[in-house]
Amino acid sequence: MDDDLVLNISTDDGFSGKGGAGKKGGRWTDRLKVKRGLKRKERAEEKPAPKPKPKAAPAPTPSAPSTSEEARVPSHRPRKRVRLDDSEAAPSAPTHSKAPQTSRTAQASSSQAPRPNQIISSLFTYNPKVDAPTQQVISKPVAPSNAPLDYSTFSGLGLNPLLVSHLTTKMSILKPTAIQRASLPTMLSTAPEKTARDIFIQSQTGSGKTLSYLLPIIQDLLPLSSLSYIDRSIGTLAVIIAPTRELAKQISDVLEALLKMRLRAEDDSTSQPDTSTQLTRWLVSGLLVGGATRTHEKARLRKGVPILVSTPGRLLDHLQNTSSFNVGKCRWLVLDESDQLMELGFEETIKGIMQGLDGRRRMAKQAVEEGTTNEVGGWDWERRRRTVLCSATIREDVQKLAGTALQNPLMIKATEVDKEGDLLPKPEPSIAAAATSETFTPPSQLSQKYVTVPLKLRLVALVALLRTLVAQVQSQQGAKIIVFLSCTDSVDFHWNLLAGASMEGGGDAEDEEASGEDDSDEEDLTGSKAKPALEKVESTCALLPNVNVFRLHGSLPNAARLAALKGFAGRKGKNAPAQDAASVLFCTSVAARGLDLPLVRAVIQYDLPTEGGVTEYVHRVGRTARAGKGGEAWSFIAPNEVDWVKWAETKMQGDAGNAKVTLHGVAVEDLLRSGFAGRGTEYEQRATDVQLAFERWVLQKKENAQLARSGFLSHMRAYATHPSNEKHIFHIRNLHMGHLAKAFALRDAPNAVKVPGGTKVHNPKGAVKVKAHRVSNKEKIDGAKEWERDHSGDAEKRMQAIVRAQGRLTKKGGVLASYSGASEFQISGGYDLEKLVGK
Ligand SMILES: Nc1ncnc2c1ncn2[C@@H]1O[C@H](COP(=O)(O)OP(=O)(O)OP(=O)(O)O)[C@@H](O)[C@H]1O
Repeated sequence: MDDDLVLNISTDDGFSGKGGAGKKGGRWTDRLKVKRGLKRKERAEEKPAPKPKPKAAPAPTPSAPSTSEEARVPSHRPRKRVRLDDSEAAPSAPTHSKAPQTSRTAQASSSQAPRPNQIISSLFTYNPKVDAPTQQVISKPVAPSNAPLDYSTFSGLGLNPLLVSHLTTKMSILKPTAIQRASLPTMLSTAPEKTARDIFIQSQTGSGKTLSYLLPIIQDLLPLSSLSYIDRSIGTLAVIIAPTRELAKQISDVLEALLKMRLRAEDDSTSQPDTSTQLTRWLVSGLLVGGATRTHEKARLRKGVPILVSTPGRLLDHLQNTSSFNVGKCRWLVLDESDQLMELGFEETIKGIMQGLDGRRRMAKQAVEEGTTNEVGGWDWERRRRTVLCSATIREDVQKLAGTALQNPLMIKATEVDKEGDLLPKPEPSIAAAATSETFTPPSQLSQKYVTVPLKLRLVALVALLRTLVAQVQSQQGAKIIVFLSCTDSVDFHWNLLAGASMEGGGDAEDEEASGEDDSDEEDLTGSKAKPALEKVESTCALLPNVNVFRLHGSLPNAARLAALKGFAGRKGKNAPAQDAASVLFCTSVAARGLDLPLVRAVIQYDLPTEGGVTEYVHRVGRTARAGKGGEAWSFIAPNEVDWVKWAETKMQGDAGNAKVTLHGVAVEDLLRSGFAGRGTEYEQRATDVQLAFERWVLQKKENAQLARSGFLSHMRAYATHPSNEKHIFHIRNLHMGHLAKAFALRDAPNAVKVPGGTKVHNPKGAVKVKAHRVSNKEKIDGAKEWERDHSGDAEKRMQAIVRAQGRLTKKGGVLASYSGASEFQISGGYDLEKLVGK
């Protein structure tokens, strides 16, 4: 049985290509030779061999047969651990206090116990040496840098009392943050010299930039309701552009929450006419993102959407093609998350939008002047449209956008007026001057940690960290953890793996309905029902009791992406065992910017960003520690990536005068011990058992193996895209493919896997030759479709181009060469997952 598990890799797993040794069937025969040699040795000695110590590498066995496999193992590497008897091989039942020991488990244990002499690999041997972290975690209380200020009030900044009251009573927002305090006086002012200025708002993540522009827009539009002719047919008066659908939706949600404000003071006597009905009828918001049908969007635009939130492409589309889009009187244009807008290549689109808005304005004005419109007069056509650009950074490309989009801009930074009572006019910093002094740092109260994890241990270390964090946050209702991974395939693999692990016997999770389907009652812009999501996004994991696990990436259908966010952000999911359960989100960098997900207590960068360097790191960690709250950021680094820590610290610190930014090291052993518990080194056995359960899951079904392989390969491609100035830290050459395979619960690095659609990844050096999986025509078609769907994005194309361009790593035609010491990763079958899980 175990041999089946060990040896059946070739039967249907799709690995193909030539063995690394270059000999036909090398690894199968090698393994047999090793077994036979050991049996001979046993017979000769007629006594059991000494029990190997778990951590120490066994001394080379003189009588061990010399095989081609051995020849491939570098001489400095210790030999593989050999299992010699059942009692030793069978991992003891975890003594974790919560771990259930069922009869099924016991059966599974006995049936899956390894046979004598079976070669196994240990997670805890053959790992590169990792120096103990020098930095001790010292939790010194630090004053939060993005918190509301005690010494300021919204009223004092000139905010309308109705808005102040709504913020206080309905949104629990009592005091302004530093950036709100800096921006509101200028943006709320109706003085012509102020309204004529465009604005550049820059401040840390989670500092409240959204309210900094939404509040002035609402306050500016509110008085229009006193004009008798105003209703929503006036058209769109404010446009807010966000780079992604998720962000646009989030801004739209905040806007809707604000527009629910009472429009009459509570103590107002009832003798007044009820203006609230009037105002709510016309001052509404709308969301334009791809996904909903254009016809519905057009109908809604025709009705009138006074404040519109949109993604750039869709907005330009309507500006060019929807004649009923009445946007000629637009007074506000906001470009939120400008750095991401530029990164995603929206510069030309934004130029097109600005030209489109100008064109519509000219036409509308002309129509009024010529009397060819039904609109009544009285509109202040002299007032120019004001553009607000928001960004957490002032990088060069953002400055470029500011140069194109803003006229005579006023630069507003949180740090300019962060002292008590200091609201006096200050010399205005220019954008360029602000850029030179800028360092993009995470909020000061954020605790930043890193752990150096040998590749083989990555998966179990992740589980251990999640278990630790979940245990910590479970006392806080609805606490959340975000895990960033390098690519879509890796997200899918990890999410499915953890979901699969919740089934008895390590099988797949039951096919419960996707939480995305719950989204069917969600209204799109048109008010029609959203279509059911095509993909599941929510699950549970037996290794993480009482936790909902979500996934999010750009290849999911729109409804599924929104459902994932909605579920993760706090809506009670179908699978939720309890209200306000903790949640974990596996995602790509799509969730790095701007997303404001309440109660995110920790961000784990399981894969550090391949794009955007430290800036992206800061954006990602900025999903926690928002608006003065606490949070933890964890980074996983491989032993060959240790230089990243100093590099990142230096970049974040910027000028020598800035406060020191420190990442605190945590030993991987401590992490595993805390996640798997037990006495002494018992955590090693538990971690191994978890790893075995994951590997069984991969072997269990062709689809699982495919997920693991795709995850591995896409991760490799993503890793290869680290820019050249990071290659001294992140170079694919330094990755041990066989060890990395373990992190995808694979027993070997995928070997010469052909990906439908073109890209082919060559056999890792030294990899085992396995029987090629014959791909049926149907599989080819399905695979090609899937590939097209998942990899049609620019990033993927760029990855492929980069991989091709890397001469060192390529053979012919864009083939990625990789390396493996795969032969040491054959492990015995394991035990029922239930036994491993602490409940
Ligand atoms: N004055 C305030 N007091 C308390 N909470 C606030 C205040 N202003 C904003 N918040 C809250 O802070 C969180 C972060 O706000 P917001 O998303 O606007 O930050 P941001 O600066 O845009 O961050 P990012 O750069 O990451 O996009 C939100 O949950 C918001 O409700």
